[in-house]
Parts: sequence; structure tokens; C-alpha cells
Amino acid sequence: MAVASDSILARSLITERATKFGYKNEAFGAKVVPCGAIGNGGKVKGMVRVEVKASVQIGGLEEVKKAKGELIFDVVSEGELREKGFLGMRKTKLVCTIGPACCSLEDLEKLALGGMNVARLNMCHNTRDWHRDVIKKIKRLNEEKGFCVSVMIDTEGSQIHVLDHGAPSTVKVEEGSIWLFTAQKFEGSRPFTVQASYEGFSEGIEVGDVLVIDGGMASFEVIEKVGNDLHCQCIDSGLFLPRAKFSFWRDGKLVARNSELPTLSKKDWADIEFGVTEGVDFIALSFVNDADSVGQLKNYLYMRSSRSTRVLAKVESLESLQKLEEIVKASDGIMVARGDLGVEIPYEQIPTVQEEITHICRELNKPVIVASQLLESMVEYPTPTRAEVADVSEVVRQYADALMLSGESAIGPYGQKALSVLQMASSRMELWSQEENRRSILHQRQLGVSLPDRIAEQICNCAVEIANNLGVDAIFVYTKHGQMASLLSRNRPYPPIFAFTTDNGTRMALNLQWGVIPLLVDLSDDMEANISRTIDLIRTKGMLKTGDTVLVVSDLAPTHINSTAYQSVQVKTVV
Ligand SMILES: Nc1ncnc2c1ncn2[C@@H]1O[C@H](COP(=O)(O)OP(=O)(O)O)[C@@H](O)[C@H]1O
Ligand SMILES: C=C(OP(=O)(O)O)C(=O)O
Ligand SMILES: [K+]
Ligand SMILES: [Mg+2]
Repeated sequence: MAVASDSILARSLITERATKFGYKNEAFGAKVVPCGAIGNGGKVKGMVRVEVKASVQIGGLEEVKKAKGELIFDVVSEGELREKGFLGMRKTKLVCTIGPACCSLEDLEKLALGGMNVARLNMCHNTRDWHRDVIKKIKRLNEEKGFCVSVMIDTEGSQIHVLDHGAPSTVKVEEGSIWLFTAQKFEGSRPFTVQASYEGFSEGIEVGDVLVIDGGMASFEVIEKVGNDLHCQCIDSGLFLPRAKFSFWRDGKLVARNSELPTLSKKDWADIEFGVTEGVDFIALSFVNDADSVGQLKNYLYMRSSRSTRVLAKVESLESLQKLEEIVKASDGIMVARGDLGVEIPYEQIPTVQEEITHICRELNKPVIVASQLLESMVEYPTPTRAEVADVSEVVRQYADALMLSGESAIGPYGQKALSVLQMASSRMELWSQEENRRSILHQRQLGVSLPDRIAEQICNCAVEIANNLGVDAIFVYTKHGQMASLLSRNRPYPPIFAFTTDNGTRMALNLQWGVIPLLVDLSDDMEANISRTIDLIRTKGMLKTGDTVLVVSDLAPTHINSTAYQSVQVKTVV
């Protein structure tokens, strides 16, 4: 489809939706504004973007609503629904790394308004006090201004990297130059000397092996080994960045050796304890090599009565690829951490590995985030490269649950713009996939073992088929732990999934799942009453009108029914 027709498409979609809900744009504080879209030959063509000025209320909004037994619907999704209608709502979730460039309350609010679903804090950088302050600000925005932004901490993990290369910033490495790699600390500046972060960094390394920096920034040949020290000659010139990572290659293959490093270091456990105390929603574990470390952390969270904290495993090592399925099964979700993965495997393998991981996660019903370098050039420049937009779109086409910004938001001056690029590119690709009916057919691997689990799974598979075939406006699901909502999401339906839950932990975890809009509400044992009440609540807000259809799925276990669970699918037409 030609780019020029995008504006017409977007405009007509907005007008249609606005008319459908009987709104004029101005009536709910929205503006249709022209903005850039990438056109042929790099020219910027006209396209419209909808700017929502969410009506923001100050002062314990959630508390007030809870007291009244009302529905807690975040301001951003609500604005988006009013703007674009049910079918126009974005399905792909957005994660932003918070750093010095975006840590003020004002900047965090702008990111929240721009569609940030999850804020990521990378514990490699900055102090715990700094991270605590950011978490408090996000919780304050949620509480006082009606946002729903989940918080993720990302552990440092154990990996061999450069501690000191004799300069505060980047150093150029010339071909033929000879360098000493050592674990010994040295004072002051010592040219051509690099200190590694780990004593045993050279264990098992032989003369003739190739030392690669940051997956190809520069390469060296080991020419002499004295004790643990390596004397190396540069064979491929390049750059040494601060905290650059090492990998060793022999006969064209990675020398796998850092598994003796624990996945969870002492510092990581302290950071995890910090995260639990601060009530974070996700812990992303760096350099997971097998399911054990994930299990260890999950046990710890269980003992700490912190079961609502979800554990995400970062796939970024060669070992993790070899044990992918057991890691996915043990975790609550996965991050494809392409930055370090591209150091551990040849980077030309990243695209296929990414697609495989994304596919396995969907099969096993675990959310997956694709991370790193999505819009890398925007760390410096205000527009992305066309190749970056194509990469983002490909992730969306692969139906990953979420996209992540790293340096683009943490240190770049164009973080909000980068977020809007993700937002526009994902909405565009989702629409295209729907129009072209290019939903990739999910190989229906059965997950459930027990009968109730198998029933739930089958109900969700069929419910999505019904929803798509009937063209319903939305799917409503009532869920305690989020299982039914995620089984519906796994089928990547056309309409959005409104997941009503009484559990705030479930709500914050569902924030990462494709196409799910989590809402907090009081539910009773009477399912029929819950259904009519929630439909009424949404209708009262003016977002459902006569003739709209909703497919309703429930998995609550009412006490008056003598069974383990009670599941149903109904199609309701609003009268
Ligand atoms: N909390 C923070 N404080 C300061 N700088 C940060 C923070 N988080 C991220 N950064 C900066 O943003 C860059 C990109 O973030 P990220 O990709 O998460 O880290 P890394 O480059 O270490 O993998 C980092 O290299 C670092 O310079
Ligand atoms: C997301 C990643 O991890 P980190 O930024 O913590 O290195 C990555 O390696 O791609
Ligand atoms: K990290
Ligand atoms: Mg990494």
C-alpha cells in the first residue's frame, strides 16, 4: 500500500470512530495534527497524528474510585479508545529505559502520555537512591494522574567486560597495535592496557584465539599468555567503548566459557531485594543460562510473599539459546536482549534467532519483549533511519508483545519522539496486518495438562475465532491471575482484550501483554452481575453504545458452583 494513502486511511479511521461514538474531536480535548511520515526517497509526507490531552485529575484518583467501587481505567487507554475506537487501539506494548535524560516528573509524565506501558530501570547504572526516586515518581503519576505504567528493574548480571581502558571515554584501536588485557587494577592512565572485570577472564584461552570487542567493534589475536594476562595484537581496527564486552573465538566458533560466573551476583541479590521493597512489577534477569536461576529467583519471591513480581529472563547468551525452551517455561516472560546476544553469536544470526524466540514464547504463552538498538540512531538524531523503522515494523509483524527503547530514551534528547515513532510504526503495522489478514497462523501447541487448564485453553482459542469472525468490537475477560487474558492474547485477536481484575498485581503484569487493556474493578461471585455491571460502567463513560457487540469470557471460580472453575463465552449486544 502506498504511503500517501496512509493519511486518508488514518483520517477516515479517526473520523469514523469519532462519529461512531458521537464525538467531535474537540469535545474530548483531542487534536488532529499533521505530522511527518516517512515517504519515498526520504521525503516527509503528510500524515495525521492524534494528540490526546488526557484530562488529568490530581489527588488520589485511584483511591476515590476504589472507594466508590468504580472501574479503574487508565487515562491513556481511555483517551485512545475515545480517539480511535476499539479496533484502532494499539496492541504492541512499549517499554522505555529511564535514565538521566527522562527522569524528571514532567518527562516521565510525557512518556506515560506517549504510551509507555513499562518503565525499565537498568541496575547497571546509577545509584539505588536514584532508582528509588524514579520508582516513586512513576507510582505517584499512576496514583494521582490515572496512568498505568508498570516498573521493571533489570539486573546487572555477571559478564566479562572492560572495567578500565585507560580513558574516560571511547578509545580508537589501530590495526597492528599491541595491547595488554589483565585483571589487575592499574593506577592512572596506562596506554594500551585494559582491565577486565573478572579474574578468570582468560581461563581456557590459548595463543591464536581471537578476542572480539562488543560483537565486532574491534578484534585482537592473542599472541602471548603470561599467567592470566593476555598480550594481543589488533587485527581489525575499531573502537573501545566504556564497559565494552569481550568474547573469544576459536576456529570461527565462540569459545563458551563464562558459565562459571553466577547469573545472580551478590549485587544482583541486593538489587532484587531493593526491587521487592520498592514494589516493582517485573525483574528482568540478565545473562540467564538455564532455568535454575529463574527458579531460584521465583522461589525467593515466593518466600518473600512477593508473588505478584514477575520474572523475565533475558536471552543474551549462547547458553540460553541452547536451553531456550526450559528457560521460557520457567519464566513469566522473555526479553530478546539483542545487544549482548549480538556479542555472543554472529550478528547475522540475530534476525532468525529473534523470530524463533518470539515464536516459542507465543506457543508457550509467555510475553516477549524485543530489545536494543531499535531506533539507535535517535540517540543522536531526531529522525530514525528507514532501516530502523523497518526493523521495528518487522518485530510488530512477528507479533512480539513489546518493543523496548534503551539509550534512545535513557540518554538521548529525542526520547519522546522515539516513543512516538514506535507508537506510529506499530499502529501502522498492526493495521496493515489486519487489513491484509496476515495473522500468522499459530501452531496450536496444547499447553494445559489438567482438564480445567485444557478447557480454558480451548475456550480461548475458539473465543478468538468467534470474535474475529463476528467482528465484535471488544473482548471482555474477567480474570484473577491473568491466565485467561493471556491465553486470549496468545491468539492475537483483531479486537482489544479488556481484562477486568480485582488484583492490582495482575493488572500491572498484564500491561506487558499484546492487545490486553487491564482494568481494576471489584468483582462479585455473581458472574452475570459482573458482566452487566462492567458493560454498564464502560457504557456510562460513553465508550459503548447501542448495537456494539462484546464477546465475554470468564474464568472466575464462583463459590456457589461446585467445580474447580467456571468458564463461559457469551456474545453480548449492547441494548
Ligand atoms: N539509570 C541510568 N543512569 C545513567 N545512565 C543510564 C541509566 N540507564 C541507562 N543509561 C545510559 O543509557 C545507555 C543505554 O542503556 P542500556 O542499553 O540499558 O545500557 P547498556 O548500554 O549498559 O546495555 C547506557 O549505556 C547508559 O549510558
Ligand atoms: C537489553 C540488553 O541488556 P543490557 O542493556 O542490560 O545490556 C541487551 O543486551 O540487549
Ligand atoms: K542490565
Ligand atoms: Mg545485555
